[in-house]
Amino acid sequence: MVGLGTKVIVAAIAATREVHSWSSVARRHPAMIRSFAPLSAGAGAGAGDDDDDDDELRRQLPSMGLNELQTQFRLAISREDMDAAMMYRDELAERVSSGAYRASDAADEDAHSKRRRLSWGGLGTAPWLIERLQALDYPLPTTIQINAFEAVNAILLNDDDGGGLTSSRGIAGNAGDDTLEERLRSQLPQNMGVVISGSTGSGKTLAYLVPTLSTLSQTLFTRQRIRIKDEEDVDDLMGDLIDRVMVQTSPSVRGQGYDQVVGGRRGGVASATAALSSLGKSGTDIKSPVALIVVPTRELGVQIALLLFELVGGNTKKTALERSGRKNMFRYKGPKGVKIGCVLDEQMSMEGLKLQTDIAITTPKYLSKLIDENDVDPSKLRVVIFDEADLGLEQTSDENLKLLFDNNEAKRRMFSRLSFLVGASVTASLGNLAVKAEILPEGKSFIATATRFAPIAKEDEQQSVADAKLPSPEDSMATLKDLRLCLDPGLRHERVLVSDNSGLLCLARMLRKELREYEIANATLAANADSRGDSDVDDLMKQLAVLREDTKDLEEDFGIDSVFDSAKTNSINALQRPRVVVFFPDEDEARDAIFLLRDALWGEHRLGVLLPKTGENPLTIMEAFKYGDISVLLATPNSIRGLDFPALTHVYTLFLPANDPREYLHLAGRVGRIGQQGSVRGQGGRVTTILDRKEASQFDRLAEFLGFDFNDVAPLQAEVTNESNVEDMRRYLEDTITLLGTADASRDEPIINYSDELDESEVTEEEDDEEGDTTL
Ligand SMILES: Nc1ncnc2c1ncn2[C@@H]1O[C@H](COP(=O)(O)OP(=O)(O)OP(=O)(O)O)[C@@H](O)[C@H]1O
Repeated sequence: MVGLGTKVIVAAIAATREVHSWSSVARRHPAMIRSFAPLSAGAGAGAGDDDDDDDELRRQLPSMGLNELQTQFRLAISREDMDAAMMYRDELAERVSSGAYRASDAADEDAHSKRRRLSWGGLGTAPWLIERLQALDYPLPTTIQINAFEAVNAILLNDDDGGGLTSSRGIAGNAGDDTLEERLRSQLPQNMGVVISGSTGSGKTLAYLVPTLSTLSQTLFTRQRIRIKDEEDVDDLMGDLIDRVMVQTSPSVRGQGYDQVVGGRRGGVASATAALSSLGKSGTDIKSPVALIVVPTRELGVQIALLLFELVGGNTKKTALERSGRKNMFRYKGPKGVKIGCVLDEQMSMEGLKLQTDIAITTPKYLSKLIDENDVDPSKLRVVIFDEADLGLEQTSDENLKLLFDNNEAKRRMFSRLSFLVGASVTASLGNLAVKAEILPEGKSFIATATRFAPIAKEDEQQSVADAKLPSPEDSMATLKDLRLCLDPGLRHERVLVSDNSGLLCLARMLRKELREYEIANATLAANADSRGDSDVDDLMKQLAVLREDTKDLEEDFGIDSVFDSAKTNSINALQRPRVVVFFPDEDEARDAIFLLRDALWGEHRLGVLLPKTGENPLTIMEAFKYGDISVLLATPNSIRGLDFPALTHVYTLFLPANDPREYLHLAGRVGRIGQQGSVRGQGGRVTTILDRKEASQFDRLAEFLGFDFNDVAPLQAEVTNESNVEDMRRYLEDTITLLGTADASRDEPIINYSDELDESEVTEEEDDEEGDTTL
């Protein structure tokens, strides 16, 4: 165990993306290095075992999707496994940003500026937000977050000298110490657009929220300062989570506002005048929101509101313990009293947006009402985001889009407007938007994916770019035709063909087997731990304490304390109980299955339903599932777009999503997400489709269209044998009687519409085959 400390520090440095090399740390901390022996092979394992593990991992790496790689990288850091962390890092470095846009003089870009772009700070994130992200355990940006931020930076560094984006001065690293907002201030008012296109679960939400908050940072401080005059007694009230978001406030502004306004920059004092940026030319008008997020469903809106709420200092944790430490609101240095307003259902719509909302979240359905009633003034919006943009834009009328985006003489905006169109299934159809010139203006728009970012070619250049069969790693331009349906290649797809409506029975057996396997594995793990004793853990904790003391200055230099914290809190070796979502074609079928499945699972899995019209409020169910009170969730695909369930291990579907292949992509995309530990290493998240035999060919077609491989898995046979006891027999008979033939036999075979718009050239597994030289 002596080598563990060394592992910790090296892994921590890996996390800071080689800000300093290992040898330079050794030079600076000779005493510390001496106090730890070289890396050991780990408890109870010989060096040979380690080598085998490494070889096995090396073999698996190429088959892993980007999401899984990033999850495993973070896990390796937190379990102090330096060797694995380095391997994941190198593999990521090969894949990320390989085709990144390079400004014309970027050849001179030095190694230092290349590295800068790989941390929140180097990208230009507002300093208070960097601290907050670390406190919330997002210490490093994911690849799509890097590229989205880079895209915004590249637009802001555009000279606008007629030479277009390719003549810009460089990427973030060349921009000196300017904050994003300062760069914006130095520009004339302009429209800018970024399309963020990446697989489900790749971190697209923060990919737009972080640049948005960084861009609006000083504006939010200014609004806070003005608000202090008519102080509102708002606080970080505990109580019902959802209610709190609707009450829409981050911590109280009382007594802290002015300090926050003038202390807006790390290492310096931003002047009060500076706070009135061109982007933040809100004057004294703090009535209208400055940012608007449009989402297709209420549930997604709430999820985003909760994340935003945390980013601006709010707490969504239930117990005082969870709320303590770095997440504590008193350690939060960002703008206080930021108001997030949601209008996501009839009730909220009747109440309208609360006065002085800063950031509004709504669905297309309530957009025109918000604008008509002056709750949202489009001319005051500096940032507009469409999350799940393909669906959101389909649901928004041209008229409303025009209201939102038109920048005509009468109401010309005095400040820059940044628009984000985000999703795993945004496609070239964006080109048909009536307001494309405002959302994605020529020469000021980028596409950002998990592996690259590039300016969108101007209309007259599009054909030649397309003819050149781009993208390739060297690309400097992109077109909307490059947009793909992004299915994460790390997912493991399975098909189970059943007959005679035995789908539910098959599902119950698979769920029970999964639970049994988990229990056996867990018992084995516990037995092994017992035989070893827990001295390993004690040792680790002692060494971490010593190491932490020794490396205080490193922490300050590199901001690595989050790595230590997660090392302490993450019990990586604990096995995770299976947690699954089961998809049904519609609410009726899901409702019919509730009681049957509940009985069939013998009370061993707790069941919940996320159905708009059935049972408890979907928001309450979502919360219960997130906190692990429920382990099987029944849902329909239309309610699930964009929802993020931590620790999900498996998705089942009892039908083929009819009409639209995008539905399968989103349904499958609930697993294999960054941060989910449920996937088996090298095999990604698991998606099992249980289908009637006669639908087999439909599935073949879908797999071909979306470009994924799958395994056929035989349905499980009865779990009873001659040796089974009477109780098992009884259960078997009960199952067979109750679960057989319950599905709707009259259900039509699905007819999937592979429309022209979604032709096969638009489908891709994440562009993870590109090469590059970026160090992560
Ligand atoms: N920088 C980060 N570090 C660690 N985890 C992250 C980071 N960014 C995002 N995540 C985690 O990754 C998961 C997926 O993020 P998110 O929900 O934003 O994905 P998405 O790309 O929007 O997916 P979808 O297309 O399904 O909406 C979340 O659980 C989130 O907490």
